[in-house]
Amino acid sequence: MRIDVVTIFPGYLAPLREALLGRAVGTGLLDIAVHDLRDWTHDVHQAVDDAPYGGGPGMVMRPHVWGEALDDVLAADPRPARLVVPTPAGRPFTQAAAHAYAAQERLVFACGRYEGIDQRVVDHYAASMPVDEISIGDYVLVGGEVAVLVVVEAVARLLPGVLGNPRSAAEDSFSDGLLEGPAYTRPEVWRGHAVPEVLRSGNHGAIARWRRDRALERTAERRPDLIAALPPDALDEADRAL
Ligand SMILES: COC(=O)COc1cccc(COC(=O)c2cn[nH]c2)c1
Repeated sequence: MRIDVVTIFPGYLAPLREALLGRAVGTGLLDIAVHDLRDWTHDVHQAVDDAPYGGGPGMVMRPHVWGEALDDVLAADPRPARLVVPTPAGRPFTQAAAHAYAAQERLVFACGRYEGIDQRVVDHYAASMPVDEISIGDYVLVGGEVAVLVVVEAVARLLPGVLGNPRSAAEDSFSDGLLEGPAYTRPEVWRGHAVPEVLRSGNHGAIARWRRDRALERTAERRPDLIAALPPDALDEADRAL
């Protein structure tokens, strides 16, 4: 998979070169190219923003700089791409979306700043390619860069060969629609807190049941919306008895 990121703060994307993702890049599983939007400005001030039509606070990112940048970035590789624009006004980014993105050949991320990118940029490219305005949560960041780090990590860990143990991606939270329950490791007792007995019983049926019960309890407590969203056949008799 190839990932391109266009930003006025390329340094913000340095973490993509670290650890797990750094290895994925090194082993060729992932190509990541970060581009400085200001490279496509022509004025001495390298201006990328201007005052909003209609007035109001803040500045809006100018369409012509983005257009020149995205034209060049898209032309640099023939693979079909999705344009992804993190924004507080976007559709929620979910684990399902992460799986969908992991199947893509190429993702191009546009990092907005200020009050955002002139809407005509999104409208222009949406006429010729898939464009997703996505939100990573109901809060406002200063720019899209941190959201790109979140999305790229969520996607890259799903790519075959990126994670040491492929089972963990298959069994992580949301894979069965529920939150993951509690996890424990040695020692058996830590500061007077003992590991639940069943986990040391060796009874794999009882352990699976216990883990499912904890996941259901936690999901019902913290995310009743996920319980409501479960398909009707998702809960078996034992689940309902909980
Ligand atoms: C068309 O899209 C745009 O113009 C995007 O512009 C902006 C402006 C300010 C901040 C951001 C970054 O995204 C978030 O804050 C965000 C994403 N998820 N939750 C919060 C993006």
